[in-house]
Amino acid sequence: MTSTETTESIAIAVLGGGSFGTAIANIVAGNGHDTRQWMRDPERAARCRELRENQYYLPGVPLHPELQITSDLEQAVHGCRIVFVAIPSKSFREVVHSVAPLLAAGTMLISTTKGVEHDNFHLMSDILREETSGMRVGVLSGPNFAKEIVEGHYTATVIASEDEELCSSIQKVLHSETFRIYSSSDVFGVELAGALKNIYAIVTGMAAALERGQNTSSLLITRALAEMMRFAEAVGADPMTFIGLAGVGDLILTCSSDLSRNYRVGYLVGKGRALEEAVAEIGQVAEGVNTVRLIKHKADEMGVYMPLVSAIHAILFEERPIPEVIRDLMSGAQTFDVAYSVKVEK
Ligand SMILES: NC(=O)C1=CN([C@@H]2O[C@H](COP(=O)(O)OP(=O)(O)OC[C@H]3O[C@@H](n4cnc5c(N)ncnc54)[C@H](O)[C@@H]3O)[C@@H](O)[C@H]2O)C=CC1
Ligand SMILES: O=C(CO)COP(=O)(O)O
Repeated sequence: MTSTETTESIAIAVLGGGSFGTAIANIVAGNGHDTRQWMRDPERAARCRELRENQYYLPGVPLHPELQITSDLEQAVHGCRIVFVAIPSKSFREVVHSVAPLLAAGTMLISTTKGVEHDNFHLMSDILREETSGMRVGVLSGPNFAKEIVEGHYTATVIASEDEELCSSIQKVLHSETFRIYSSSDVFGVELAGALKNIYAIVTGMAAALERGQNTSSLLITRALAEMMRFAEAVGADPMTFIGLAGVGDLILTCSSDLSRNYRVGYLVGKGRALEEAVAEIGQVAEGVNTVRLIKHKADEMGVYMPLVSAIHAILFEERPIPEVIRDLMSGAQTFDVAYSVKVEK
């Protein structure tokens, strides 16, 4: 991957040895930056260094020759001005807590994680702010399958931060002939959109397993967007962010492809597998499973009407039979089409 602009080479760390961490690290290294990818397992790190391939998470994709891979956290972040954090939400706080004392003041910390923390409804940027001090914080989110990024498919994403200079730095280090980076100042909206869309990927994956047609997909994706915007408005995010790349862009992508792990979870459950079996079979993070629980709880608490969230929650966690849940959904109150306001559909 070649950068389309000349930038000075800077030291950048990517925390996370999974598919997205590897994709980001490869792009940044390809743009000529001194890039260190940190993965916690020393054996896996050694194997990636030897083979120049992350065989488990991105098989068949050559790692950039200059990409350094280490399991030593201090070595990874030493002298870095930018640190991307690509760690699943379940372990995000633990990793940020460990790295915090190793960071220089003013380091740009960028979350790429599309999830919500267990129990307390914190998003990843909240955790970055809580676990560190004196850092600059941003989030990266958009329609971005790791596999397609590394294969060089034309892709766009969003860097969100109130810090304009941070956005511009991240645009420079990631931009390439095939990767465009848009900016936003709505951190909450961009981050919330990335977390919410995973829920609906489970729903559409399940619809695919039940051999539902394109009409059904379109129905689900469109009403999912209405639900996401309604929830956004209720919790104080800007619903307009949801019609951008990080919202409807990522929703369409993840709800339309079995490259999505969340979609595959829904597909396997739709084919009759138990949820735990489906998650284990995929073997990579499917953030939507946890996010469904948290959003259902929050929506109930706040009185936000989210019929698709309630339906998928009933199937995954309340042992309600799928046909019964679908029947309830289809016979629910028929309301306005173009409306996301809480007041209209409640
Ligand atoms: N894979 C994709 O296409 C995209 C993923 N994302 C987001 O990126 C985040 C990370 O996802 P992936 O890289 O895809 O996940 P993954 O499942 O491919 O890899 C997760 C990585 O995190 C590591 N990990 C887990 N717990 C850890 C801990 N306690 N300490 C250190 N490392 C730990 C695992 O060993 C693994 O290397 C997720 O929130 C996902 O939603 C965002 C955009 C695209
Ligand atoms: O967020 C993604 C693409 O933008 C990846 O989706 P999954 O986590 O469902 O694979």
